[in-house]
Amino acid sequence: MSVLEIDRLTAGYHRTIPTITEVSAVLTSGETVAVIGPNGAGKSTFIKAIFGLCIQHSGAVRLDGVSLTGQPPSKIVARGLGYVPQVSNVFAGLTVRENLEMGGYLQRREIRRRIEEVTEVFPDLRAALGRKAEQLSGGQRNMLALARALMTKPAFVLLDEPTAGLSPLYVDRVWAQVRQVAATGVGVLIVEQNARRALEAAQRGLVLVEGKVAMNRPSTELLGNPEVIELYLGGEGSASQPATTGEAS
Ligand SMILES: Nc1ncnc2c1ncn2[C@@H]1O[C@H](COP(=O)(O)OP(=O)(O)OP(=O)(O)O)[C@@H](O)[C@H]1O
Repeated sequence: MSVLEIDRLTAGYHRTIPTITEVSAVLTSGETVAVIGPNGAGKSTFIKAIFGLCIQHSGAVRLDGVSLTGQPPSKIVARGLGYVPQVSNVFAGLTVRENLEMGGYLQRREIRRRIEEVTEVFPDLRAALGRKAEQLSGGQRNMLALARALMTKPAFVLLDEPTAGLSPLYVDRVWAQVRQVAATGVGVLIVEQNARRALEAAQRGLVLVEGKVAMNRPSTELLGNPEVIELYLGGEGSASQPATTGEAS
């Protein structure tokens, strides 16, 4: 079993002004943690900071006790962490197979077998291996981005709004695949606008407000918490509505 530990991480885009402050979280293999909160709370920044894609002011990220802090993304991937950004997450001009090969560059000899394994979870992609990524639908492209991150057999994946901008049908399918990925033992840290949906899929929820952890509790507790319902779940009795609206960053 693997453990990803984010320990009082303070980070942002300026050397002196942090966007997230002392954010901590722990994930274990097969566990899904949802990061929710209002627009601009720092959810995407949190994920980028874990992966070393913005300025880390203080704190640490450890995978099985080994520090990832300050490591380049290639080393972080090699250690077992995958990251799926919200936009520009596939090579549009390359085929599905080529995209997957790019994701698996660490294990050349195993590439063919790994593509077989990964596309078992993504039948759409298996059927489209020879097509260019730009010919895929938005949902299929997000699936490809997730599949590519899985090529290196990561212990954990960080997903930044994988369902943003998708039609309801694809939202359902992407969620089903996130659950399937978690069922294979991968730990998932997921940022989502639709807080109810995210908490329903996760075991824990982290509520970020103004760059700080407002709550870190089991999802079932958050789903029943009147304050969370009021502020982030669209009020009592509502269906799965996004907690917030507006353009995602
Ligand atoms: N590349 C960047 N450079 C400078 N500031 C940024 C950058 N990206 C985001 N920010 C700022 O950091 C703050 C947090 O943004 P972030 O995207 O992490 O929030 P979020 O919770 O993911 O929001 P949303 O739900 O709208 O995606 C915002 O004030 C945003 O304007």
